[in-house]
Amino acid sequence: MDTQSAVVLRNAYKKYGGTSTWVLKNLNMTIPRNQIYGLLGSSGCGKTTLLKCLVGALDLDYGSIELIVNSKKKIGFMPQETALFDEFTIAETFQFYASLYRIPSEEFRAKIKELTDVLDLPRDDQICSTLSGGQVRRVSIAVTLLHTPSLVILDEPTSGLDPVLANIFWRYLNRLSVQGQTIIITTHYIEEARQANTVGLMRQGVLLAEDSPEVLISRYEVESLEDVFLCLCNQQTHTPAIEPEKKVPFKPAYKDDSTNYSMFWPHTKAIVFKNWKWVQRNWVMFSMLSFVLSVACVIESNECLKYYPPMRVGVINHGLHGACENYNPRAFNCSETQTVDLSCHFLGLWRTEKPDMPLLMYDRLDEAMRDGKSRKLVSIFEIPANFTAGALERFEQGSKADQKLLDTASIDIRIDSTDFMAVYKLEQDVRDVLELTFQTHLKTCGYNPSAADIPPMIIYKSFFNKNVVYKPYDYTTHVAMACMCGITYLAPLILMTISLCLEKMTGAYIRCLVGGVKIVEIFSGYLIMCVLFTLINSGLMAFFQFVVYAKPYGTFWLGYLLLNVLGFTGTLFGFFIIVLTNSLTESAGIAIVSSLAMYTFTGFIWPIEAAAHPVIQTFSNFVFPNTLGLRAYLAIVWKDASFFNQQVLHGFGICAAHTVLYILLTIAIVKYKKSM
Ligand SMILES: Nc1ncnc2c1ncn2[C@@H]1O[C@H](COP(=O)(O)OP(=O)(O)OP(=O)(O)O)[C@@H](O)[C@H]1O
Repeated sequence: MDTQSAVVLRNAYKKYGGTSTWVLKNLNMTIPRNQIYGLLGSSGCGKTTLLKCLVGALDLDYGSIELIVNSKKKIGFMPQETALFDEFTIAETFQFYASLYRIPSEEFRAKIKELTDVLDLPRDDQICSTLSGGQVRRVSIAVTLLHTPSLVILDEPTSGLDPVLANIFWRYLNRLSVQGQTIIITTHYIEEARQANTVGLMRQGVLLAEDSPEVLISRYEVESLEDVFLCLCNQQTHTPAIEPEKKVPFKPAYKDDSTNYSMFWPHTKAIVFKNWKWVQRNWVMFSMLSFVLSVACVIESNECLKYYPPMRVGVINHGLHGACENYNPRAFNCSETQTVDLSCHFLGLWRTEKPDMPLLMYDRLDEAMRDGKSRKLVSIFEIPANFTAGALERFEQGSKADQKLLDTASIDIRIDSTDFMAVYKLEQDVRDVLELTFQTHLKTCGYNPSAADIPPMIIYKSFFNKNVVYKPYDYTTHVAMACMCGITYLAPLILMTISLCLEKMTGAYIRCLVGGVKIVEIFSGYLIMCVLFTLINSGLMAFFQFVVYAKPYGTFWLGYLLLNVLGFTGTLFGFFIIVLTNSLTESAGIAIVSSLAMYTFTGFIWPIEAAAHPVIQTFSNFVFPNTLGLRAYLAIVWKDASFFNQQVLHGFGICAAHTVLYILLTIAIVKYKKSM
């Protein structure tokens, strides 16, 4: 690049991902140093796209860009949109960019004074969302010029400014160019551009002409720049090629920025500060979405569980009729098989191994069923009269045992099948205790205890007929807990999506990127906020659980840790959605659809998950990590530490897999779209 030029663009081609039309078509442009360059053209001709390529917010597909600057920090970019953070006051806005650009405080104060005078800025304690359109534009211009950039790029800065102010502004730009700043400006008011040193006239992605306004006017022998533009449009007979003629591989112009992470912490800190202001100014919505809902969930689930009946099991032992109430299973020896029924041993072991599920002895099945249906019992074990003899003979006969014998040696289990978790847990428990029963018998009698690893002798029946799917009582309990897991996952996701989407739409986000902030720094800023609030959230939930309800179950804290990790995964998912989509509608659509799917598959609508095909259950376990959070939470209710730990560990594993997956997908999409 020669010493007279500030920007040289050659053979530039650009089209947006997913579209087939070239927005920039073999565009060549030379912008002289220390001058004002006015870029003019009809709406949709590609001016904004060109400027975004110059500032590094978009990459060209082909072509080269040479710049007077080697870092984005030396650029001042004003996007067409308002590009301000609505929640900030004007003073906070300036403070934010001063910290991004690390402007010394003396210089900062002097510049603010200068800009306030030139642009007639409003009072600095006004919140940006309350400013008028013209005021927003003036603040936006001030932000662009705050750090005295070498290259100033302004996308329609004067629309919305009154003519007097616009005139003052142009004179100010002239002063800046004389002082050594190069200015590129687009405007729809073509005549206004006569104040520029050079103008470029663009149409359909190509540059039709580039010269000083006076030279162009005299060359075409017309009165105004508008007439020059009309002449050029009439002359443009050549329709640009559909496919690039010269495919020059594009190399990003800001090499210094891509490898430099020295500003990681200052940038991340500025993003955290900005996010904090967002929370502060939207505290009602924020508190409702995170803290209030979480605490409400803890209260609701505890209130429900307070009335949860103990998991009593009814027993009808046809052989012994409750004769072995005081039987001690630890004192079992082989000879007792002759005198003690094995069912007694089974029930004794049950009492010691499963103290949370007390046994109630019944003489008659109809009495037990009445209590079962009125929900006093979770299950009924019906043990046949000759259970011991049948079981022993079954060991003798092994695979030759006939059906009649198998029936004699089986315990009938009637169960409240409306509760998926209850069935699952009870099934496990009965298997465990039966296995233990036979193992102790075989071991003490000198046989191989592994012989007890035979299919369990259980026949399941249901309390209710098949039409009864759930009872509202269980449903409420499960929903309360599912809700708790869901919130920790969804709250950061929703907040992240809303906040980042708004920033993307207003252009504030792109201005940060041009200010040298990296995607990873924006992400870190969000993540820090998310972790902070999930910790506060978990702390509040823990306070209610441990202090108010005083139920510290063993490794319960692991469950809260998992909830935090779920929040982290939710944030990552939110970030991925933002990268993937182009508008708030799309982002909201994906967030809502994924949440609905999540709630359908993960037990929020509990019986649906229970009834789902195992493949769908496995799928939902992986796709929605909070399923596991929910299971872990349920395990607390069942006071089953091993099941709980297993679910929590599984949950951490799934969250880790999600983390890697979202990061990879985000990188892939950023690379594919060549932007965010
Ligand atoms: N994100 C995008 N995805 C797909 N197409 C886009 C995108 N942004 C812009 N375009 C298309 O690229 C073309 C050029 O748009 P651009 O915004 O650069 O025009 P412009 O000259 O700045 O228009 P205006 O003066 O009205 O702001 C338009 O046809 C527009 O529809």
